[in-house]
Amino acid sequence: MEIKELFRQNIPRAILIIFLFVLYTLGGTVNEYLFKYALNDITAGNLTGYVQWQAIELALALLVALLLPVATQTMTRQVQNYIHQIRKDLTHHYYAGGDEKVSKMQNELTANLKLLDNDYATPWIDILSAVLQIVFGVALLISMNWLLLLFTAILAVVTLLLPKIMEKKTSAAMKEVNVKNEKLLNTIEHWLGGLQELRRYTAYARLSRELHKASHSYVDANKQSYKYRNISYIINTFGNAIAQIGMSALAGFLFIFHQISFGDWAVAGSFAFLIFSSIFNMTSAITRVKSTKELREQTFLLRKKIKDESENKQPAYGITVSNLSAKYENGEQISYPDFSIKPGAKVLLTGDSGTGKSTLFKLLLGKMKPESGEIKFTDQAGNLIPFAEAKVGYLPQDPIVFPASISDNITMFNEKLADKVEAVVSGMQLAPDLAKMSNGVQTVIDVKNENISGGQRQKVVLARSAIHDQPFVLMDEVTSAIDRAGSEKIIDNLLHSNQTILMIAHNLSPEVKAKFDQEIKLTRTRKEANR
Ligand SMILES: Nc1ncnc2c1ncn2[C@@H]1O[C@H](COP(=O)(O)OP(=O)(O)OP(=O)(O)O)[C@@H](O)[C@H]1O
Repeated sequence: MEIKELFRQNIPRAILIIFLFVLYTLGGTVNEYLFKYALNDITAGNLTGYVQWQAIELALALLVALLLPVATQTMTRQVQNYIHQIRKDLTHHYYAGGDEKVSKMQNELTANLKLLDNDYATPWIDILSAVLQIVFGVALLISMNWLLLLFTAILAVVTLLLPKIMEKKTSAAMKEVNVKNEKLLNTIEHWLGGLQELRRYTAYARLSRELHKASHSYVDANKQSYKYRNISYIINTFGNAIAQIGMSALAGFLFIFHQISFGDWAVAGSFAFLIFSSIFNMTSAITRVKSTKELREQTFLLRKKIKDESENKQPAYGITVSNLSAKYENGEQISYPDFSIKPGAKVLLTGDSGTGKSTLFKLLLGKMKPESGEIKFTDQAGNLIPFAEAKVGYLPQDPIVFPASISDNITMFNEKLADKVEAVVSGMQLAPDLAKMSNGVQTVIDVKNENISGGQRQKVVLARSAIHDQPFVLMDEVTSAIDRAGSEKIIDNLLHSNQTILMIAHNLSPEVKAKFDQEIKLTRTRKEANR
């Protein structure tokens, strides 16, 4: 988030905001100044002049009062547009696979953006108003007496330097709040994700302890941050009060020695108040802006990483795996047999529980780094496809569906694919299920109340994969919740697709197994590739 970008978001509107704030501040300052004439008139016994000045001041005050909400509203629109843009970029970043942690994403899209709004974008308005107020105030002071201005300048330097005392500490404390918030969200994600299971085993005490621990350190970090902010506030207020009193005393001295009029003395005092409270507001706003430096840099980096993941269809890939092994942190090591799969081949991955089938998927998807060996994806002509660029599809045993129509869940909101829905629905044996639903393929999936069965979900996700025709797809027990006859028809259909498929499946009949081009069988002691 940068001020230039905030300005560029909508340039005419940004100019209008500045213009409105200039008018608002100018109106307020002039109003303050005009009071000098009213006072001089009343002390000279000129009642008509006094009333006239007061009427002008009233009109000006009303105008100024109208300007502020309009200016603030316009600024809010500008900031919200900008925040929306950042949110879009960040969502795209996470969507493109920059990071998959839900808690990190939640923190980035909620708490961090709120911080940027409150402590970066909004304080710029305080800075703008304060600068304008100082400029106008100084211009009017100089018209009264140059000593007033000199004194203001000296005190201004002092009050500007005061916030530096606490700057580093406030910034570090703010960063800590952010870290602790992410940890808290992380804990919530890990523990509440398994809420059903915790309920089942009445493990409330443990859940409560973990959440309490995480929220406690978040609260502590917040307390620390507020403590530094408050100390900073006290130092600034103290400096500000001394400056205002000093300024009033100087104006009194100049009045006694007939250097300025009574009216000047009275308004000099309120100008002193105006200028120093503006300096105070400006310095606190700058402290807030500066405290977001690291957060802004981090957000900037995330937004920069966005890759353009525009879909361009590719023909099926082949793969060659050699000397591959994986190792988990607990020391568990799995070695794989060397194997190659030709583009378009349909391959069965089998092996007892724990032999490393899911781990192999993690390696192929790039979710886990190999301990040794190579994975090479190749195109139809045998040319290497860089691992990071290979589009590997994955269908987990537990299908992921969205609260949208079955049709949208299949096309994944790509309207261009709508005319192919019928074909994949029939290929994946979903047509009889849809016939029983009153809205058919337009039935909206109720993710929470599960208005479609586990098997129907699997069929939806299979239809989704078929319609998108990915070049290389990993399938993990994708028909486990579908009856045998349905499963066999689906597998038959998959075997006729253009994709390269590597499928984990148990309990297939020898006839179905024989239809696959190849079988890779993993064993606990010796892992060998067949055919
Ligand atoms: N996150 C992990 N940390 C440590 N060890 C793991 C982890 N995940 C899997 N393992 C171990 O790696 C080995 C292979 O596990 P993997 O899940 O890949 O097997 P699998 O063949 O897919 O089993 P299943 O058919 O039961 O799903 C197992 O011994 C397992 O205990």
